[in-house]
Amino acid sequence: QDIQVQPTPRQITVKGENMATPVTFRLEGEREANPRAVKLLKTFLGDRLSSKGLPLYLGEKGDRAVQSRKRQIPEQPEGYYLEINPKGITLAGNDERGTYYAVRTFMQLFRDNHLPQVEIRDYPDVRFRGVVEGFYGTPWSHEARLRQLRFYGENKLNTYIYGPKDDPYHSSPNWRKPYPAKDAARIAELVKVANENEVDFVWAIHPGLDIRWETSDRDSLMAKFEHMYDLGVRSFAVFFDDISGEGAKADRQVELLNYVDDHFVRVKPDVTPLIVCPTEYNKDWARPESGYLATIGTKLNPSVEVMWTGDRVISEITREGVEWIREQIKRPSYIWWNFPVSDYVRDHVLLGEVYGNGKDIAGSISGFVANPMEWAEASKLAIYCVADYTWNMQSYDRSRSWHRAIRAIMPENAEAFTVFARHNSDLGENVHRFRREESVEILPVAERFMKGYQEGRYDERDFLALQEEFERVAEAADLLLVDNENEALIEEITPWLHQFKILGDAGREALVMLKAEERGDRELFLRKYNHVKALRKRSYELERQFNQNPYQPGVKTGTTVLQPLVLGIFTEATERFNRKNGMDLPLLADYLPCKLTTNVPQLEHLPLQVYPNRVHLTPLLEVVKWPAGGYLQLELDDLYRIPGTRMNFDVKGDLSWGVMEVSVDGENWQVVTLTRDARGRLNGKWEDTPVKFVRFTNSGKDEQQVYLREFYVVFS
Ligand SMILES: C=CCNC1=N[C@@H]2[C@@H](O)[C@H](O)[C@@H](CO)O[C@@H]2S1
Repeated sequence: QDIQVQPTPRQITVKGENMATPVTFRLEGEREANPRAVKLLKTFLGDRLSSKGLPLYLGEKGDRAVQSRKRQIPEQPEGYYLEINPKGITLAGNDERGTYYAVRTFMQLFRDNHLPQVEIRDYPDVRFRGVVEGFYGTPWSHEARLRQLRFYGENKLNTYIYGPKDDPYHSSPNWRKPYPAKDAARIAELVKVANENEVDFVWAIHPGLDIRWETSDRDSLMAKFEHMYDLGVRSFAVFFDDISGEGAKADRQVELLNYVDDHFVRVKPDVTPLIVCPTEYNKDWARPESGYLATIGTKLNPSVEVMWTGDRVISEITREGVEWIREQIKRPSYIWWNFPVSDYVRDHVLLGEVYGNGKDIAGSISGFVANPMEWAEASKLAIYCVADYTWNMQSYDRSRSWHRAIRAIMPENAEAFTVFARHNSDLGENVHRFRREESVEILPVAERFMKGYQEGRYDERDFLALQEEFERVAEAADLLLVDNENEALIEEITPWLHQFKILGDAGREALVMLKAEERGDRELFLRKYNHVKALRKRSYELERQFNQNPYQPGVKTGTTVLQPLVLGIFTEATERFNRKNGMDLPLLADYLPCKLTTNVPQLEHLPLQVYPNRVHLTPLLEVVKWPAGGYLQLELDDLYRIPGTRMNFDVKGDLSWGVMEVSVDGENWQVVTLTRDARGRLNGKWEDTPVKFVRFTNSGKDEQQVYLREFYVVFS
């Protein structure tokens, strides 16, 4: 029979027919077994526990209760052996966590009226598995974190790294200070719940923005770690990512890390290995001539774990890639996988399948933690799949895992959530050029239909299939908006659900427009034309109302297939109607194109936020290395005055290397006077003859390392 356990166990042997579930169980071994496993099991069995009944042997290798099965227990860390048969049940761990996992598996196999007769030998591929809360944006709430930790316990994830960039006590300015009492109490509670769920709560510090390489700051960091230790934290990390200047020096970082390792981590009896997030944390940024990774590899204590995001900031993890970095850092890397994090595409939610990572990488990595979205509940979809993948790579099946994740997270509305997730999985154009599949099933139908429609002959079955899909979209949105099985999740995605409903309605109405135009039914066409325009307007209003962050404000859904399909049908039908009726109904306004050209590598694919009278460069989270002579140029679609332009590079020092110029023809340039305001931002304007080009150049002779916090141009 199809026995489903999450994550997929390494080896399951069915030993016979299902057996009736005993009314009571006699628990053997509770005094020696892992107390968290005992507690979990006793809570689960409740009044089915008694001094009589089927014996249930619980314990770790070496405990008396499971002595007879000693040889069956896998010797890998966190491995376990599970046996269910009419004579008794054995839940035996190679270590305490293994026993806990045996109980978790038993709980999934348990049915009120029957138990499978099975033997399971199981252990994880990857040593450290879990999540790093390491994104930019609103940190997760305390309640969201507690729910996460329980979710990790259910899915055999053993690591949660606390490192929200926007927590001022994790990063600057207060990394040197202890948490205020209320926050400290919350951290202590997280540690307690993490322990109950056999999750290592790793507290990370991000000192690099303003650290000084003196003993005073080293002592501050040690004191902060002691403060966290007193709150119960037993796992620690130091993040040196996304910094420049003094803090980025490898030998200084290594000196500090080795000191912390020698005088804190290794002197405490119960602290797990130190984890570091290096400044050069992906291959794209690694510069052999800097010797950064070589310094890490040769000088950093071998027991320190080194994190790595892969060949690029956002990338799929390949065997070749992890073997390359292993050579550089002289140890397996601890993968920080940047998915489903969306802090660089904040108007999207990423609910698609987890795929693209090698199944042959386990031998070269020590850990694999996913960096999630600021939407904690919505991130569970990908986290569930990462749990399945990191536990047993060889048997990982991206689609099976994803469908099981949906049923685990939204059991009552799994179908509706599947429809929603199918069409909310790609990122759209983004600075990292990382894309995901979206609307996979309907894509071929949509492409074939649009081609047929434009050529004057489409297949009615395709028309009906699209109509059905848009109906499902509209239904799914409404079902999920009133769903109460996971209210925290619905609250997170409500803006996207409203957008999704509009998309479903607009799709159905555009198809009615198409038929009305074909039949020459002017009255119906005009009605539906106006309805779609109204829906489009509602969609823009939603964009302005929700999720107003300074990076990618707004609410995008179905951007890769369904939105373009609706626009395509609307445009084609309206153009035909206009031609046949000598009318000039306007098409859906699409914002004026504005072209960006640059020779600064990190800005090459920077998407623009274009509004009726402003164009914003998408701010970047990482440090931008702006070479001497590096320029960024905006070409507008017409001649405009520039009533205002603003740049914020978050640079305290000298900015005289930066020059802004405007031009009518892209050949002759005039300099724009820039003034620096109290917050260090550069402001300028151009009220003279209207211009078509604006450019900003590093006219100095050195490379500049800046943050692109804000860069916009207002034109009129
Ligand atoms: C191994 C270290 C990775 N450190 C990182 N810091 C940044 C993270 O805080 C972002 O969430 C992520 C996505 O925008 O990009 C890099 S990845």
